[in-house]
Amino acid sequence: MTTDLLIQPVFTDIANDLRAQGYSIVRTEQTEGFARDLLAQLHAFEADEFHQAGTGRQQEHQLNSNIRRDRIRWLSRDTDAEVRWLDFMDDLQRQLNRQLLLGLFSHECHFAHYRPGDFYRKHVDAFKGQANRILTSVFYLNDNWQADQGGELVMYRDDDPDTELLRLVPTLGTLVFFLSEDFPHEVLPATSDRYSIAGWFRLNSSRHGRVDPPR
Ligand SMILES: O=C(O)CCC(=O)C(=O)O
Ligand SMILES: [Fe+2]
Repeated sequence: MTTDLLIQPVFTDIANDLRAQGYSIVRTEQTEGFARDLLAQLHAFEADEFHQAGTGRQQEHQLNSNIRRDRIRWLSRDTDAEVRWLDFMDDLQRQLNRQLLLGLFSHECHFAHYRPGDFYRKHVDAFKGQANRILTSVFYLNDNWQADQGGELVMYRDDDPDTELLRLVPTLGTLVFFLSEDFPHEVLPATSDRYSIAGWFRLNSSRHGRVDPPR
């Protein structure tokens, strides 16, 4: 069921945060419910349906285990939990376009599994000028996560990439958004399995008959 007719207060909060500071962190009963369903779905997939993540897109796609170690599976509309999440993000996309005129065209996202010790070194999700990834979302699926388990997302300041801006514990139902070009970030190793969904809202950069698909 689409939530389009119902403008959710959380969408307005996210838009206001993005306008004011370029990032937003939210957690509500609703996002917790989504996270529980998505975690159950993730556990229902077979382990071999996840594959080693790479860096770069399409042809440039390389496995680089010095940079990132997570294993991923792209979301599809194959299960109810995924459909509900993708519909929610579509509704958010419409709302952000209305409120912030971002011109977001599509959203793609993947489950990610970081095993104990896995990490993702400091990086940005899009490079200025060539970016069609505009807005990053990360949604955490870890029930009862304790601060001493590690696995924090560390975000660095957009105006000073060497200075830490914040550390986010990957607790179930926590949802973070940030402008993809602006904020360097990294995933610290954890002592337990760490589950999340990382996603990107993109512009439509298909031009002159050349189709530029996601991923
Ligand atoms: O899982 C996270 O906290 C961030 C993941 C990330 O930076 C990415 O997949 O690009
Ligand atoms: Fe990232």
